[in-house]
Amino acid sequence: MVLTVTAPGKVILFGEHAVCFGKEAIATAIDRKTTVEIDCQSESDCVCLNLIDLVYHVKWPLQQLSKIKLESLIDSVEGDGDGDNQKIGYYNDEIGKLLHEIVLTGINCANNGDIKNDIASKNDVILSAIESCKSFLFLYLSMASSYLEAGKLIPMAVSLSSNITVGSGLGSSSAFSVSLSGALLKCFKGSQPDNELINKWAFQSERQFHGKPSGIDNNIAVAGGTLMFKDNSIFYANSMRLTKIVLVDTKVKRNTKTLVSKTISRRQMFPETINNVMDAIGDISRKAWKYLNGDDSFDFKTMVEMNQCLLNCLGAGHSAIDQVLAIAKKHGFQGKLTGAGGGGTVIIFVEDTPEKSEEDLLYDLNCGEFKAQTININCPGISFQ
Ligand SMILES: Nc1ncnc2c1ncn2[C@@H]1O[C@H](COP(=O)(O)OP(=O)(O)O)[C@@H](O)[C@H]1O
Ligand SMILES: C[C@@](O)(CCOP(=O)(O)O)CC(=O)O
Repeated sequence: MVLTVTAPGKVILFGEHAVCFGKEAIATAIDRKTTVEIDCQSESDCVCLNLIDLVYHVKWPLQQLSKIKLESLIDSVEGDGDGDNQKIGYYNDEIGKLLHEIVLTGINCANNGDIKNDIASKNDVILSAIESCKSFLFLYLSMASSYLEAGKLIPMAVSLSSNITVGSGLGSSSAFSVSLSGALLKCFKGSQPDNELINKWAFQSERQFHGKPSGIDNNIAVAGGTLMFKDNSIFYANSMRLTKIVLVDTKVKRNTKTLVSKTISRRQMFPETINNVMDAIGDISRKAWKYLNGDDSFDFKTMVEMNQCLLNCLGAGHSAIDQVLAIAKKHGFQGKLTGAGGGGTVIIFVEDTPEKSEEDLLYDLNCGEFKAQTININCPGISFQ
């Protein structure tokens, strides 16, 4: 029997980066998703992971994995929201180093080769796949320790694919972490896990990818819809006045962890200045939240423009983002970067505008090196099939 679980990507409408420092941010789920399929009745003596988008297929013999002292992966014990006390894996740098060693015990299924050689190639896509393998093994091994009898592991074949552009600010890592956490929990527990439990595990996997995630990305991928997030408090929209958005892929690759570290070092250099910028972003998010819920007191386009300027102050801008925004402005539209910035994706707000202007905008953007498309937002969260 194959178990299928999907989780959506997201766009952050307001408040990225500032949300890592306890300010408000607003995120909405998009109609792009990651799909995980697990065959947990697999007869093999391995755990196989097929990362279809990264063309990376790897397997780990259970005999190798069973040598690992699994207790070392579990650092904290928490209630799981189902009432009974279950252990939650807790990611830290030490575990990161151990996971790196465990990944190396795998075999590349394409050439029966050694993972060490793959890492030595320094190919960006392969290095990305290795990070994904680390999150996968973290979830698989710590869940085995938490839910199975001591020393027991189960064979499985896991495949993962997505129509979210990887590494472009659309939350591909959180869709990965949430869909995989949901699917693995169902395999290990034998019943559908609740959203709170999925969220806790997915957040730990996000820590493997990002170091210091705010938690907004995994929350929106689990819950779907549109939400405002601040310091782990979540507010859901009563009504959401936006239904669609234009996504523009600048084709500039960036890495969330690097961009978040850049903001942190700017804050260390200019603490008062950057704290004021963060406060200002939080204030815009609160006002934009009112707008999205039907209050017309504040001009939406001005809030979008101000948020973008403040993100530039944090160092999250890029010349490709500026080019996209200039094209949007020429057509009378306002937009901003979304996610960590530094390239990645730009969002342009096109609600309630004539269809012809939106078509002209898309045409102009798609003529050059960018890729633009209109997508639906406020979409459903994790889904078990
Ligand atoms: N479909 C996928 N298959 C394999 N790994 C993925 C996939 N989607 C995301 N990832 C992992 O997440 C990383 C991207 O995370 P990040 O830099 O935060 O970008 P994003 O803004 O898209 O979340 C990738 O480098 C990869 O390790
Ligand atoms: C910059 C940040 O606010 C959003 C990052 O989003 P993404 O990984 O670029 O999709 C970081 C975070 O919230 O953890």
